[in-house]
Amino acid sequence: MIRFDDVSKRYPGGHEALKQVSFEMARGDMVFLTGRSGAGKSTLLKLLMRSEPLSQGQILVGGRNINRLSANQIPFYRRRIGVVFQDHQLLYDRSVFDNVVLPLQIDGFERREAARRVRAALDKVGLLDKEKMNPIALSGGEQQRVGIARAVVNRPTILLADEPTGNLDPELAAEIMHLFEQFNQIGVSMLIASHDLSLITRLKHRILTLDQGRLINDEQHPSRHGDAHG
Ligand SMILES: Nc1ncnc2c1ncn2[C@@H]1O[C@H](COP(=O)(O)OP(=O)(O)OP(=O)(O)O)[C@@H](O)[C@H]1O
Repeated sequence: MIRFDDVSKRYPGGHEALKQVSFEMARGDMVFLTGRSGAGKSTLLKLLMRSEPLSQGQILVGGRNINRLSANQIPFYRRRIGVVFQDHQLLYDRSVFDNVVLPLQIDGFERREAARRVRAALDKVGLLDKEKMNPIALSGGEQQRVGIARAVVNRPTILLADEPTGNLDPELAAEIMHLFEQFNQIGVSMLIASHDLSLITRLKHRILTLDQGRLINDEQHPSRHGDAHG
């Protein structure tokens, strides 16, 4: 489903944020990406979203080399990918419903079908009763769940998350990860960047570890007490 072949990324200015990274994820996999600040986690996700070009190597998604997508194919490609950010990037001048419906409006969905899908997404994240509220009135964990509903509302096959629990206390962080596991169970492929090792090692999914741009460890099923840095 996702394959990185010897992928390197050098930013303008010369910093090499990723160095010859290779790995493969099957459809329906749930994988964590970890490493210290600056290790290259966000860069890897940005390359996968095609919001940054790579410098060397290739990335295949569903068998297609995403660097060969033409400018007008990129929006279609991005529709298959939902993205969750640490700071949720919600709009505070509109309701929860209006935040979540946004991707569907951009896709030109008919209003009734869009509303049906928004409510299904809000139901999955447990916020059906908050659709009329302004997100500013919600707790941090609830705001993050609005961000997740928005990321899944157009039913992506791949969900990427960049430090999705960075601002949350441990209990809320675990709840968000559990929610991701539920999306994974219905077939969504998940790649989640997180530096919260104590949380992700407990969850027993595959863990990729980056260190200064290199993939230094790929652990399939870390043990409960395992050291993901190997
Ligand atoms: N647009 C950019 N231009 C130049 N250098 C960049 C750019 N974006 C990231 N970098 C550099 O690339 C390296 C990897 O950054 P990246 O954001 O991918 O790391 P990260 O593992 O996600 O870190 P964090 O956990 O702090 O978000 C860092 O040294 C960073 O300064």
